[in-house]
Amino acid sequence: MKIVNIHHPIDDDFRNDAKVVLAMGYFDGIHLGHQEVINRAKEIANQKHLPLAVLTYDHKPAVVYKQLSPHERRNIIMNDEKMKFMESMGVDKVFLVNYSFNFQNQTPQEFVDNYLIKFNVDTVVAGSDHTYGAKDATMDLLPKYAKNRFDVVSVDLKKFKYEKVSSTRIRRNLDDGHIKTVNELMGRPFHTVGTVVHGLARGRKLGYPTANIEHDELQWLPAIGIYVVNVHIGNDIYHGMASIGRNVTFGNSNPITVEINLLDFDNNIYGEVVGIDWLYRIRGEVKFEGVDKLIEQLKDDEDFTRMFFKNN
Ligand SMILES: Cc1cc2nc3c(=O)[nH]c(=O)nc-3n(C[C@H](O)[C@H](O)[C@H](O)COP(=O)(O)O)c2cc1C
Ligand SMILES: Nc1ncnc2c1ncn2[C@@H]1O[C@H](COP(=O)(O)OP(=O)(O)O)[C@@H](O)[C@H]1O
Repeated sequence: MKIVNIHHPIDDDFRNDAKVVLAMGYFDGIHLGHQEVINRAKEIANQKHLPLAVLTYDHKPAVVYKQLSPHERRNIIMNDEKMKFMESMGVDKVFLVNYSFNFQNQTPQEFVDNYLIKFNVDTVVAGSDHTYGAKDATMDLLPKYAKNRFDVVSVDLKKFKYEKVSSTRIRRNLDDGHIKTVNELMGRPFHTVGTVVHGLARGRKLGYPTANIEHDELQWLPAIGIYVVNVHIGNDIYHGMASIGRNVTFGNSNPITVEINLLDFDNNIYGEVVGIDWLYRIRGEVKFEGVDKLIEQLKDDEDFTRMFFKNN
């Protein structure tokens, strides 16, 4: 899969050689709704024997039109993972546009003429609520700007349990700790990537060493609590139990950390970049009266985690 980075204004002589079927969207999460759009584009590309391309953006469009809090700026999926997933879906080329004020400020006709035409689109596919630049630039109006130069396919919004599948709904469920619903909306386990760093070396003494995972500050994480996880290290997958929390048993003002005890594992993994599949939320974080009570609870969490993997 080829990634073409584009900064507005796009070069006058930019021209994609081959005709393409193009799916467009920011696709935060590549959830079931996004997958439907990309898969529809893939089907059309296969029928027409054309490559599949995606137009997406380097950050949230909202960055341009309002001040976002650090919390709001975070993503369900980071760009590297988004690219990997798109490649696995059969995308041949990604046009990755820097979403800036001047890009957004184009008229819809300018967007079509400057971008879609230069991408050499045969067909453009997007969700029916997609807008390109201006808010009133809706999919209904795209054929008008296309002027018969390409086909437009608007994909109906995917629903799950009577409500639209959306990135907003996934963020809300992450914040509420409803990881099962998140995973249903994603069509796969919620996944994050981070580096194993040093903690306070307390885990070992508890009998439960924990790999402390440092995440990109722009990665949206599940709510504080204790989770069953799979951890990808290189090509191997390990079962584990994770804590997202402030280690409240050891003080009230600790920063939020992500710590994972891997079952049946004994190796030094500092510096490894690991992938985490968040599978199930066991409970919230508890402030215990003493270390012994915490250790008892960790034993229960371990039993639960082993049972989970036995049954799933
Ligand atoms: C499965 C699991 C559950 C945990 N539950 C709690 C908890 O309920 N309350 C708490 O204060 N700390 C909890 N912890 C965090 C431990 O306090 C933490 O792992 C320990 O302090 C080690 O910290 P360190 O990695 O900085 O050495 C949990 C950790 C794990 C792995
Ligand atoms: N079963 C295990 N689960 C997680 N980490 C383990 C395990 N066995 C060994 N380790 C290693 O021990 C480290 C965690 O030990 P810990 O005492 O919690 O120290 P710290 O909190 O300072 O990282 C991990 O980063 C990893 O390198």
